[in-house]
Amino acid sequence: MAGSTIPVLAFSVLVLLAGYKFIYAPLFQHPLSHIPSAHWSIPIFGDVWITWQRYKERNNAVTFAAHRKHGSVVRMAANELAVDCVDNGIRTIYAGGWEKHAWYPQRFASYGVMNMFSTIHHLPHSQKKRTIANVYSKSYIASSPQVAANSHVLFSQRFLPLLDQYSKTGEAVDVHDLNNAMAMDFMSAFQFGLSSSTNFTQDVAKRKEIMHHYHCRREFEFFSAELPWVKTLTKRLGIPVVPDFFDVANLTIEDWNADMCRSADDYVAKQGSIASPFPGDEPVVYNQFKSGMLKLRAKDGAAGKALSSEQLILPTTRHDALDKGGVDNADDTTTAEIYSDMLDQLGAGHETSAIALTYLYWEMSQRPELMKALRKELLTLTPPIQWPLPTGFDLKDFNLPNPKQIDALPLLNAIVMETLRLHTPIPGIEPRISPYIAGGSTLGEYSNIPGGVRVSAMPYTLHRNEEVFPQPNSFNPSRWLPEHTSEEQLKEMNRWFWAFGSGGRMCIGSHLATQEIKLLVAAIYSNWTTEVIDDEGIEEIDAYTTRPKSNRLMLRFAHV
Ligand code: HEM
Repeated sequence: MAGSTIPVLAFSVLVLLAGYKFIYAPLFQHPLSHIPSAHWSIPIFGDVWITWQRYKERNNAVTFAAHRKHGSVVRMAANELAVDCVDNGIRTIYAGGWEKHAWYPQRFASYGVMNMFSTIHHLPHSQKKRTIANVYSKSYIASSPQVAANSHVLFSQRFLPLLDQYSKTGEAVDVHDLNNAMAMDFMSAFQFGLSSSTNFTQDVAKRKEIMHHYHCRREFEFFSAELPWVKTLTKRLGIPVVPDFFDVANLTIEDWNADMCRSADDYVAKQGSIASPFPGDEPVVYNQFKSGMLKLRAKDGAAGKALSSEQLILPTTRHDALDKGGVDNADDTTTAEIYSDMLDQLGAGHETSAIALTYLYWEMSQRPELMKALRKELLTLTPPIQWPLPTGFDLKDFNLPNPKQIDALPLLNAIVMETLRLHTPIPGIEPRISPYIAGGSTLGEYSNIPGGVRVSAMPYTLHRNEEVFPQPNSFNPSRWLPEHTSEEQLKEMNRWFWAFGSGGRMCIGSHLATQEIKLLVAAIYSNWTTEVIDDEGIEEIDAYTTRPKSNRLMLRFAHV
């Protein structure tokens, strides 16, 4: 009898222990168990539910629904929270300098190293950011002779003649493709100088080639960001979940960007011998970052170097001797880091602006009265942006208005703000890690949040708060105008507006993007109206960076 009791007893104890460890403790003793879960399975099954949602590209929708059901702080996985408030929310996390999650380097590193955007830790990030921040400041960009010279060439020789040609033929144009091209030309000209930059507006074959590589990676980025070990393991086992073309695309894009960096180096090397250099050829960003990094490293070889305390799997590896002078080697990653930052800024800088422009044109095209009102405002610019040039005018007589003047136009500003609110190019999660501090942190109404928790806020949810933005799903630029909205309410709207993030990791390119977007919109609606020809698939994909599902929008331009 005793012989059969002992195993039964042992089994019962095991069951009780397992029940305690796998059910009771996760349900009642986990440090996040006091926070409502987005799904019943989270306390017991941890990350399974949200990982599946992310794989199926439903993250933004399920997080939004969870906030509506449970409030401003919701548990999304075993050790992950979503936050949807300003006080005890984005101000604590982002203005408070909580460090980035490994999600960033896993997805956004390149050349086998981390760049400023994907660096996790505060110190190396801020050392790098300080080397370059001044060339992205609002005053620098608005008064930069380089930007002015390039804007002149880009608008008068590429963008406006092409749009004029489209309006004359009356053909339907894929403006999303065109926006990517124009934004890439604008961005790369600022980074590398016009002579070393892209000409995607006119060189359609090169545009298609690079954009193909750029976009074909998208559906597999989930694995790099969320489950990088699955990518590595399945590759080793010979059953890769991420196809080889993903790596080929990464390599192609890295090589293409490296060529522009080298071309900027060549320009600088021969600059002294050019009799009258064109101001637009100055590689402003590349020069500033390279010289800043070399100075930093000369003082301290470890300065600005991303520390990797975690076991990180980066999406790409170093693939050749990047620097012709041989500076880059296994110990000195400086060249790889410079190239990586250039590539990151090229990607961040063109895609986001293009998305914003696409949705702005789409919304405008459905509102003839708004196009008319905007044009009336734009005609007050001195000089107005008139294309084609009036008879008797020569290209050298073409001048764009001062960017400060364009920036001050209230209706244009309201339209851009509303587009960035409703169609935020980066609507998704911006994951950070809670700090290890005595007593834990407080988010929303919950205190004692321990260190090491993955925490994210999302523009998608913040921008849909009905109390701050009544009828949040309507495109209503008037809400940003002082004659429609009280000063107090406008202040509140600006506190919740989060298209560019906030704090030390806030977008470095926000002023460049705003100047570029406003200039393009001003140039277009001064001269043309737009009409939707085909907007099938215009709905935004549910992702970190969004875009139309169809990746296109067909419009027709008509001269006014
Ligand atoms: C409408 C256009 C843009 C939008 C909506 C946008 C949005 C954002 C957001 C939300 C972040 C924070 C992301 C996070 O922490 O996960 C960010 C960061 C960043 N953005 Fe932008 N961006 C835009 C244009 C640009 C441009 C033109 C550049 C060109 C340099 C740029 C470069 C960067 C960089 C380098 C960071 C990382 C900053 C850091 O870690 O300190 N962005 N952007």
